[in-house]
Amino acid sequence: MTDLSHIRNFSIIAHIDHGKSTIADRFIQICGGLSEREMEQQVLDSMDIERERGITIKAQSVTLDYTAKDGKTYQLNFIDTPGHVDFTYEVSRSLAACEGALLVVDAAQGVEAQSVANCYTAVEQGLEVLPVLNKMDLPQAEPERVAEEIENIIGIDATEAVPCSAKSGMGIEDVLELLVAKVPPPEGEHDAPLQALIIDSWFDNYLGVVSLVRVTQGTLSVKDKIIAKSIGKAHVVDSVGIFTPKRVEKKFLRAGEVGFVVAGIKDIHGAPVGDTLTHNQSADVESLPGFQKIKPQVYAGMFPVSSDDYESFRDALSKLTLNDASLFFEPESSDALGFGFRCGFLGMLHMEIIQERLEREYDLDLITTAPTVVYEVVKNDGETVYVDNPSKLPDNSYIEEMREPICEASILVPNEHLGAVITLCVEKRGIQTDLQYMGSQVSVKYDLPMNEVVMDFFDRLKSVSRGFASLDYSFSRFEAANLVRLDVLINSERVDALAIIVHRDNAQYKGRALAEKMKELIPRQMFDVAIQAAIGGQVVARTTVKALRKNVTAKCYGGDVTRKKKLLEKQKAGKKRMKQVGRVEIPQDAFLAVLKVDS
Ligand SMILES: Nc1nc2c(ncn2[C@@H]2O[C@H](COP(=O)(O)OP(=O)(O)OP(=O)(O)O)[C@@H](O)[C@H]2O)c(=O)[nH]1
Repeated sequence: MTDLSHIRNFSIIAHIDHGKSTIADRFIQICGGLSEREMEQQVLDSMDIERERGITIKAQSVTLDYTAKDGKTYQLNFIDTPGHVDFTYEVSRSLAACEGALLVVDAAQGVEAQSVANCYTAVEQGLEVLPVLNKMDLPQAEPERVAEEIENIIGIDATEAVPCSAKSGMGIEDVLELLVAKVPPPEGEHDAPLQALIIDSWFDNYLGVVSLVRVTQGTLSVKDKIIAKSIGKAHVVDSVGIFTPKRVEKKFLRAGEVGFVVAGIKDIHGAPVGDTLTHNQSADVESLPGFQKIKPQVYAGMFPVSSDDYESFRDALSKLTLNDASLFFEPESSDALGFGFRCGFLGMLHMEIIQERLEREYDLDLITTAPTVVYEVVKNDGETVYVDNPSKLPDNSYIEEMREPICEASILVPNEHLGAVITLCVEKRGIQTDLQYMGSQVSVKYDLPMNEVVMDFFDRLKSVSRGFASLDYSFSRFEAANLVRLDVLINSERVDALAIIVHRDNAQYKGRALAEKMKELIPRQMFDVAIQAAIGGQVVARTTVKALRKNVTAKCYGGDVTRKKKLLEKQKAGKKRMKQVGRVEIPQDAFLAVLKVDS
C-alpha cells in the first residue's frame, strides 16, 4: 500500500457571491501559496470576463501545503467550480476529481436552490459534504437559522457546520482542520497501470493542449509515452506539475494527485475532457466513466461581420469547444447574413460569455441572431425533426404537431416573496408541481416552457423577489404546443435571420412589439425602411423608419473640423457591428430586438 493519507482533494459548492473565491484566497494566504502583493487580486477568477462579471466560469485547481494542528503537512488539492445556474454541469466534472466538498453558505442569506442541486450531485458521487457558514462578520448573520435550513432543505447534518468569515479570516483555519479531519484521503496504487481522468483541457498557443488531470492509479512522469483512450494516438509527456496557484513543474504526478500535463498535443481535440489518459504500453487499462454530455439549450446564429473572418472564426470556436463540451457549432448559411455558424449554448449567460470571448480574445466582430430553444416537430409523413433554427421550420402544411421543451424548475424563495414568484411563473405559462414550507423559505417547483426560462426568467425572478429567490432547472420533456413562426420582412423581403418561433396566443402582440422595437433600433437611412411582421402570409404589424432628410454632419456647426471628424469616426466604429441586408444596414441590436420586447 502506498501512502496517500496526507492528500485531500476537495471542491467548494457555493451559490454565487456566498464567498467561494474569497475563502479560496484565504486558504492560499494561510498556506503561503502567494506573496502579499500577489494576493492583492483574487487569483482564482482568472479570466478577464470572470473578473469583470464577478463570477467563476471555468474549473481550475490549486495545490496547497497545509501544516495542520497534528503537526503533519497535508497536500490540499482544491478544484474550483463555477457558480452560475447555466454552468451546473461543470460542477459535476470538478466533483469527479474529489473525495470531499465544502458547502459554503452565506450565513446572512441562507441556502439557495442551486447549492441544493450541487450538493445532491456531490452526495450521489459519494463525496463527504462539509457545511461552512460564511460571512459571520455581518450583523445580520443568522447561523442557527441557516444551519437549520441546511438540514431541512438539503438534508445533511449541520451540527458541525463551521462558522467563519472569509473577509476577516475568522474561522478559516477551523475549516482547513475540518477538511483534513473529515475528507477521506484518495485511494490508488502508485505502481498500478496509469489511469488519469481529464478534468479540463485548454489550448495554449505555445504549449498546445494543457490538461488538468486527476491520477486515479499509477504514476504519470515526464518523458512517459501516453495516450488518451478515445483517441489512441501516442504522445511523449513534456511536463507535468501543479498550480500553487503559480505553475510549478514536477517530475511526476502519482495516484491521488491532481495536476497538469503537457504532451505536445497540437490537435485541439487530442485530449477531450472526460477521457482517460494511460501509458501507451498499458492501453488496455479500463476507461474511467467520463462525464455526462450536456446538451445545449439555446441556439443562435453567429456571423462574422466581415466574411474574411470566417476561417479564424471557425478556428476560435474549435479552441473554445476544447474545454467547453457544451458549446456546439455547425456551419450555417443565411441569405441575409452569409456564412456563419449555428451555435448551441447552455443558457443566455453562456451565450454572452462566448460572444465576448470571441470578440475580445480572438478579435472577431460578430453578429448574433435571436436565440431560440430546440423544438420537436412531427411532420405529417410521420417523421420527427428537431428544429434549432426558426428559418428551417418546415412549412405549416407539412406539420402535424409542434412540441416545445419543458423544464422542471426548483425555486427557493423567502415566504414574503412567494406571491410575486407565483405570479411570474403563471405569466410564463408555468404549472405548479410542488410547494413546501421549509422554515422561512418556501421550496416551490414548476414545469415551465424552456423558452420562457432561458431568455429572461432568471433576471425577472431576481427582480420580483428583490434578489432573494434562487433557481435551478433541468430539461424534462417535449410537450405539444400551439406554436407559429413569426417572420420579419424588411422592405418586403423576408429576412431569414430575424425569424422567431412564438406561441400563437401572443404572436400578434409579439409581432407588433417586435416591429416597434426594430423601428427604434434600425438607424434612419437615405430611403424609407418598411418593417413588417408576418405569420405565414398574414402581415400582423407594420412600421416605417423614415428616410433621413439631411446629412448628419450638417449638424456640426461652424465647420468645426475635429468634431466633424469625431462624428464620422464614431459612425465608422458603430458600423462595425452592422450587416447590410439588401440595401438596408441592420445593427446587432436589431437582430436581438426580440430580447428587448416585454413578454
Ligand atoms: N462581509 C463579508 N463579505 C464577504 C465575505 N466573504 C466574501 N465576501 C464578499 O462577498 C462577495 C462575493 O464573494 P466571492 O468570493 O467573489 O463570491 P463567489 O462565491 O466566489 O462568487 P463566484 O465566483 O461568482 O462563484 C465579495 O464582495 C466578497 O468581498 C465575508 O466573510 N464577509
